[in-house]
Amino acid sequence: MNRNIVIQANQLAKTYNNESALKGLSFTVREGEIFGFLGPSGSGKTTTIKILTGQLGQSSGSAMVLGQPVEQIDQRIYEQVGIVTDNSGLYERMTVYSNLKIFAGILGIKKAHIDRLLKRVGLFEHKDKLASKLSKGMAQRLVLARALLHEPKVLFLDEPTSGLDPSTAEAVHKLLIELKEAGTAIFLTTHNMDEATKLCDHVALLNEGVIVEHGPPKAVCLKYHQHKSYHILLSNQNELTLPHSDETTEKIHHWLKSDQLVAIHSGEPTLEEVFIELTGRELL
Ligand SMILES: Nc1ncnc2c1ncn2[C@@H]1O[C@H](COP(=O)(O)OP(=O)(O)OP(=O)(O)O)[C@@H](O)[C@H]1O
Repeated sequence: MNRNIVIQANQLAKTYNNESALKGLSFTVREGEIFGFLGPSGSGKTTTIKILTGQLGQSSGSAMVLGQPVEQIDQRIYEQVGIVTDNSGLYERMTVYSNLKIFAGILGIKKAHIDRLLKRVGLFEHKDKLASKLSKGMAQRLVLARALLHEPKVLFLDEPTSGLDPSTAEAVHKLLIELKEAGTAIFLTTHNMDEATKLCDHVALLNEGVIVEHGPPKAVCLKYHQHKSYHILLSNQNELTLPHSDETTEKIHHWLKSDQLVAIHSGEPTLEEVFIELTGRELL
């Protein structure tokens, strides 16, 4: 079944004062998909999100969100889109609950929904805390809850787990997977390749305003798996990396028969390694 396309970019380009920040990006994102937009600092991720959310005009090319050209994004589209960026915009002197209530009022959302959402992001027991007293992870989850109040069809997340401890990041991942399964399309930027490999259905690797590779994370890694090899752990604790060859196949067969093989996995590169191979740069 082909799901509906909710974001489409076609040769999208942006120039700031004669400097080219985006050089003709084309991609599509479908409902129920987590799309990872991966690139180092300055590669153009925020610029792309700003264009797709109608905050910045492109220099050339076109893009549509929920069928509407980005130049014409209006209230009807905003009501179906959630945006989480660094700029949290929480009301520091209000409680967690009031921060959501004020938006629920604006959006015409029932208050019972706030409680449900607070439970979902693990903030219900902190609902009376002032926003200024929240930890970074809690504040991040509150911003996410606010973006989810109106149950958006498309969610833009700029580095949603940067600076979070592993268990909070894990909780955010779980929530994102639930949203995706309910049909939300998630456009996610991250530096974190492990996160992308784990979460994303599709990734686009961005370098200096150009998409240098794209596809499902596993397929991208396998494409660069030129020197096929196997990582092997034997019962005598020996760890080996062997090339794909008839000799290796024979050895594996022997270890299997003599019950010496503890673990074996193929040594395809990680997304991080693919990115370095393509660009000569790390994703920091
Ligand atoms: N308002 C602006 N005026 C001029 N140049 C800009 C402006 N905003 C961004 N740029 C430039 O455009 C390029 C892409 O920036 P952008 O913020 O989109 O990158 P990014 O991938 O989001 O980086 P980061 O991960 O650090 O947020 C950079 O070279 C940046 O200096």
